Amino acid sequence: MSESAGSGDRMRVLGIEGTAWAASAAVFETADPSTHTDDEHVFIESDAYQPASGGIHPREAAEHMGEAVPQVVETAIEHAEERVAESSEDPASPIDAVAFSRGPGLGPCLRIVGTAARAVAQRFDVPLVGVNHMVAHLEVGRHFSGFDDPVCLNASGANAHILGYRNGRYRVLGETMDTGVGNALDKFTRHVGWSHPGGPKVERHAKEGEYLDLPYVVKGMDFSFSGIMSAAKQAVDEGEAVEDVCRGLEETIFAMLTEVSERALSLTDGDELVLGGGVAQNDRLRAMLAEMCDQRGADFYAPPAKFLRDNAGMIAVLGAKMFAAGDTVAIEESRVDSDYRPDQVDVSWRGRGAKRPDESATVDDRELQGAEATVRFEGDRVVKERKPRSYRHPALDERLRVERTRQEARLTSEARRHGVPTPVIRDVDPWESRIVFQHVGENDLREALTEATVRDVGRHLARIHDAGFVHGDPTTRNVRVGPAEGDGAIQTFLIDFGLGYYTQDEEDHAMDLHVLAQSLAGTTDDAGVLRDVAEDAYRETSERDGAVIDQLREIEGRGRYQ
Ligand SMILES: C[C@@H](O)[C@H](NC(=O)OP(=O)(O)OC[C@H]1O[C@@H](n2cnc3c(N)ncnc32)[C@H](O)[C@@H]1O)C(=O)O
Ligand SMILES: Nc1ncnc2c1ncn2[C@@H]1O[C@H](COP(=O)(O)OP(=O)(O)OP(=O)(O)O)[C@@H](O)[C@H]1O
Ligand SMILES: [Fe+2]
Repeated sequence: MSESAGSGDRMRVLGIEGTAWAASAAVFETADPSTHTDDEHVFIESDAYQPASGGIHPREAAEHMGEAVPQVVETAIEHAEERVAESSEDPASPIDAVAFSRGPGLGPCLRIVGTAARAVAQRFDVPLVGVNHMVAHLEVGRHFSGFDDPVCLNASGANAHILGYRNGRYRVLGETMDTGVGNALDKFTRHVGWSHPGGPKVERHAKEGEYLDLPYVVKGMDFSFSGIMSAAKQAVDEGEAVEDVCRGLEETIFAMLTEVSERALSLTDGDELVLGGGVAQNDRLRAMLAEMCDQRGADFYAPPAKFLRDNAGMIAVLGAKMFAAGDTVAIEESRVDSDYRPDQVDVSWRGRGAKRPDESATVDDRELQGAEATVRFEGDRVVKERKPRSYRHPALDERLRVERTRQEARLTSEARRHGVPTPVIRDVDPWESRIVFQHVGENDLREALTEATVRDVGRHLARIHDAGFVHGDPTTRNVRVGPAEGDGAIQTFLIDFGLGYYTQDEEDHAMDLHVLAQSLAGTTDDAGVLRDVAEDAYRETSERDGAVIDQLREIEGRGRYQ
């Protein structure tokens, strides 16, 4: 077995993909897998499964993989052999390692990929590398962009999530609460009677359509598609033009993804965004993200289409990085994992991650750019304005800004009536999306994280939940900490109720606690202890603690959230 990473100067890694619909093999050849260079070389051979009717049938997909994977693999190996023949090298093997998609994906398809990969590794006596397909969707963008530490949005068929990297792991900052984004579009097009895949058809028809209002659901940095999908189907059934529904779907769903990306950039103080996944082939999605990044002074990168949809090129690129880091897997331990989550991967090929300056995107001392709004400090007053977001359709933009401003003013005052410290509201103008608040606290919670302050937050959330509403976005930046007027005792204030709403549903209440926990995990390494403190305080205060905490465990147990 080859000892060092690569024979001669250049390393050649074979990649194999086949998680669902794309039987694909690739060769990635490079002198240095850690950075993108002009003389690296990628060859991809793919054979797509196209269902005769309906969506992807797992058994048919596996039959396709059984035939197509060996063929694309042979083509890629021949290509590697030609590359060797054209060079002056004389390696023992045309490839130095075999990287394969280990998951997530359809079990029967993954098993075929795993079997093929093991066979090739044994045939050439080279190491095997087990790659997480979702991380590959994002690492390929990081590779080509040269970004050091981007926030990563994955918009693929079966998934939708926003990831950030910290301390050796990709962390899930936010994700879909139900289906993947491509699957949502595909289900809609199936309802309309169009063939799979539906995403490209939605894009084509949207170009002919007028914007139509549809439900928009963002909770913290999580989002949901079930409401909008039912509404879209119903709209078509009730006679709305399908082009208009497609346009409404694109404008609404992609605005949701863009908003959570902006929130993630803001929360992590990031200034780079990469996009991956099959839905990223959509021009409107890329344009919205590019515009949002441009406006906040962040850099945006999406790879070319052949690296966005499922392909083995991305598996080979990440496989090469892992191989160079010595991150290989023994054949007997190389079983596939259909639920392999991106946050389970021990990242061997990156350092600790950038240590970010712990400050917000400050325009100047007296103005601050939040995730959603611009906040101006004027003496003891704070003027918060939701400025138009030009990436959004103007009708959707106005609706969101007016609704959230009204709701924020209302819930901020209502929380105070229930004994939760919040800033006093001095003035509201929904049509200008402007609220003037009393200035409260000295720091955001993220700079004042102690057991005492986190305990307060647990109590405050219990109080507002008992009063019948949720905060909607209780992150460490939406809590202020500082001495109270009068006795000067430290108080914690909840601010930014713009995503709050009235609900008695335990799931919604539990989501507040979940958003808090996720935000703690994104802010500090001691998140576990602090989360427990918040939960205990919640339990002591709440009238319905049992049901809510049970629901929280249920949410966490769904596996996506760890
Ligand atoms: C686990 C793995 O098997 C899965 N792969 C996957 O979903 O294939 P991917 O190639 O990343 O994405 C396919 C999806 O991408 C959508 N799609 C393709 N072109 C599109 C377009 N122009 N606009 C919107 N959606 C598009 C398709 O409708 C389909 O739902 C995943 O990454 O989640
Ligand atoms: N009343 C206030 N008193 C003191 N500081 C405030 C007040 N309101 C807002 N801030 C500061 O401004 C920042 C941004 O405000 P806010 O969270 O309301 O805006 P946003 O754009 O909705 O931000 P995000 O969506 O990132 O939470 C807060 O994190 C806080 O530091
Ligand atoms: Fe994919």
